[in-house]
Amino acid sequence: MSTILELKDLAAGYSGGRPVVRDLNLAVEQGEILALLGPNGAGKTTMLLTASGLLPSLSGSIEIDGTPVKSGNARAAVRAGLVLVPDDRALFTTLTVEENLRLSRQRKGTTVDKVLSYFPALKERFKVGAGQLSGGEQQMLAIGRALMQDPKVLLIDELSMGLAPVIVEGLLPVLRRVADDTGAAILLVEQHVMLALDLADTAVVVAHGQEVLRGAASDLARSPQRIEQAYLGSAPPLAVS
Ligand SMILES: Nc1ncnc2c1ncn2[C@@H]1O[C@H](COP(=O)(O)OP(=O)(O)OP(=O)(O)O)[C@@H](O)[C@H]1O
Repeated sequence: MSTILELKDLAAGYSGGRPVVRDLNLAVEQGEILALLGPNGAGKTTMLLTASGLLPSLSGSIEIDGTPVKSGNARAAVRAGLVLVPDDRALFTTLTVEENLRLSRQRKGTTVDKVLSYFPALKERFKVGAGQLSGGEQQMLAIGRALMQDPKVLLIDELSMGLAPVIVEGLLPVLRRVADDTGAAILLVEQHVMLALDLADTAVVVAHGQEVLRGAASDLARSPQRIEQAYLGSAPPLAVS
């Protein structure tokens, strides 16, 4: 397995303010799903924006599939194979499902049919405007649009935002199929901790912009009290293996 996304000593924040992410080191392998967890305001979205070049880093480095990517250069990140699904899903709400999918750049082989095989529910909604879809269908479409770009790295911010847990439970296994089929490295920010741990290979908890806990997701799922402590910022910054 090779490392597809590597963040080294990353510090990030907003102009004029103090860093909101500090000393962050993350490596995500081909086909790996890493859950990035942490309380509100911990810096998870800031980290995704920085990794995807939408926000310049304050220091540290970003590598995508071995290629160093200049901080703050979203085009370079996309060229290197990184695709972000933002928490607002960024759909063209006046266009149909089909148009949303076809408008997404297609570089090597992901076809609309392949996307529909991951999300068969979109077949029946193919000619419907994205703005008329349910929240779950919109999330399927947002992920589908990302897949049309053949991502090497897929960053997903708050997949479950506004969705009932039962819908989230249906969506998460698709990410495992995508990681297995395509080898994409997936970095998932998710508030449903146990659902995320159930899916992910590895999990990292951040609090106050710094890593406070890291381990195999299956191990952390058996230690909910450690997760709880980490959310409160009181866990020692030790790896759990
Ligand atoms: N555009 C911005 N300008 C200045 N500060 C910001 C901006 N966006 C976020 N922040 C601050 O950065 C910190 C981290 O926010 P961030 O959204 O990255 O956290 P998060 O872990 O994703 O939280 P949530 O789960 O609530 O989305 C917070 O203190 C927040 O107020």
